Amino acid sequence: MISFREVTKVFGDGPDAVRAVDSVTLDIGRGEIFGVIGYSGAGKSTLVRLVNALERVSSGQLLVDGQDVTAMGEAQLRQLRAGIGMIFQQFNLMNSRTVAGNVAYPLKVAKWPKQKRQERVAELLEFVGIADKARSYPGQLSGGQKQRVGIARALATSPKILLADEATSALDPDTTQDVLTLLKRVNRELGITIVVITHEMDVVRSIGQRVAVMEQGRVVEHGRVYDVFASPRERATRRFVATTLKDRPSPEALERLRHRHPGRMITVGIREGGGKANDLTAVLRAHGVDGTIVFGGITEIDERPFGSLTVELGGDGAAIDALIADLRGTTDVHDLGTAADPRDDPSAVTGDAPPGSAGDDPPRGPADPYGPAIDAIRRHGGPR
Ligand SMILES: Nc1ncnc2c1ncn2[C@@H]1O[C@H](COP(=O)(O)OP(=O)(O)OP(=O)(O)O)[C@@H](O)[C@H]1O
Repeated sequence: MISFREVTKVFGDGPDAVRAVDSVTLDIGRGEIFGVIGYSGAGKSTLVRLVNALERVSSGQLLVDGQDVTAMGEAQLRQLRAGIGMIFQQFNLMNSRTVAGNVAYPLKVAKWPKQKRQERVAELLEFVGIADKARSYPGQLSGGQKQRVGIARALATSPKILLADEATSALDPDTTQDVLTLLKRVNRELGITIVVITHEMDVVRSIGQRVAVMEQGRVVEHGRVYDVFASPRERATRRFVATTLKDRPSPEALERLRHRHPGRMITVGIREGGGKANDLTAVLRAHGVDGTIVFGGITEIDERPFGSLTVELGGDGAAIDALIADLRGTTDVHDLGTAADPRDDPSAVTGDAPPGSAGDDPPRGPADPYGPAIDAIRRHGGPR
């Protein structure tokens, strides 16, 4: 449905030029929900604004529904935009119009006759679950209700694509889930391709089928959400994953755990098809090793199990080694050592990354493997 081919967008020129989108090549399939995640300034908004030509591509090629946007004139662009709905973080509703008036507005612009307009508005408000608010004004609505109006308005002219730019960032967690559930219905029941921009991995986890991670204008990693969670390649991605799952102890939490649990600790990944790890009790029993779960979390991503458990092991050293070797045959296992002989989890991350810091950090030494990340967070204060 959307195809970026080496797309670059530069703002300004000379030494002040900003490459907001830098050589992006990406395909977004028809009928999918695609997440674009990145910290503030990564270029996410610019990337989606290229899709409905609110910004024009500087170089490269952009195809939307098979049509070359880069070659379109004004008349064609107007037609393109009519087929693409957009919702925003701040809802962008007209406060002087009622809910019905807001939803009817794009239909009025498209010169629909009054009777048809009223029917369509009633149908849309019913679909988004706020039929009873038709005569209310935006000022009388909660954030979640306002975003439902935004969604109804975006759907009014039956677009093929819906662009959601931080659409849940101003909402509390429960309302966020309600709006994401509604977006899933929009996708499933109306077959609309949805591009969700966010700086929250939780949003991607809840909604996305595929995700692209952006950093400094570039797509640094993309793939199925489950795969990106299961084996994030880039440091920025690992940080995003860590912020949502919180299943692995941070270095500080690990320090506290070691005081409470001085024995050998391991962190075991729980994955779909993770074999023995998914029946940890049986493996422990088979090796004659005791296990106490001291940290962890298992959730579902894309309806598949995902997470990890940190376990303190007790028993014979050789039996413990054999158990670890056995588990390593089917999943990833991090040996955290004991309180007396500690080993760090090389893939653990602390907190969130500032924009542009991934990859810039010096190699992590054994003494303070998380130092650079912590310094960077202190310097920049993490995401907005
Ligand atoms: N109209 C513009 N003129 C000049 N620079 C711009 C313009 N729009 C965006 N930029 C710059 O392009 C870069 C990417 O911005 P963009 O808004 O796309 O990032 P983002 O990932 O969406 O961040 P945020 O979530 O904060 O909006 C930033 O450095 C920004 O300052």
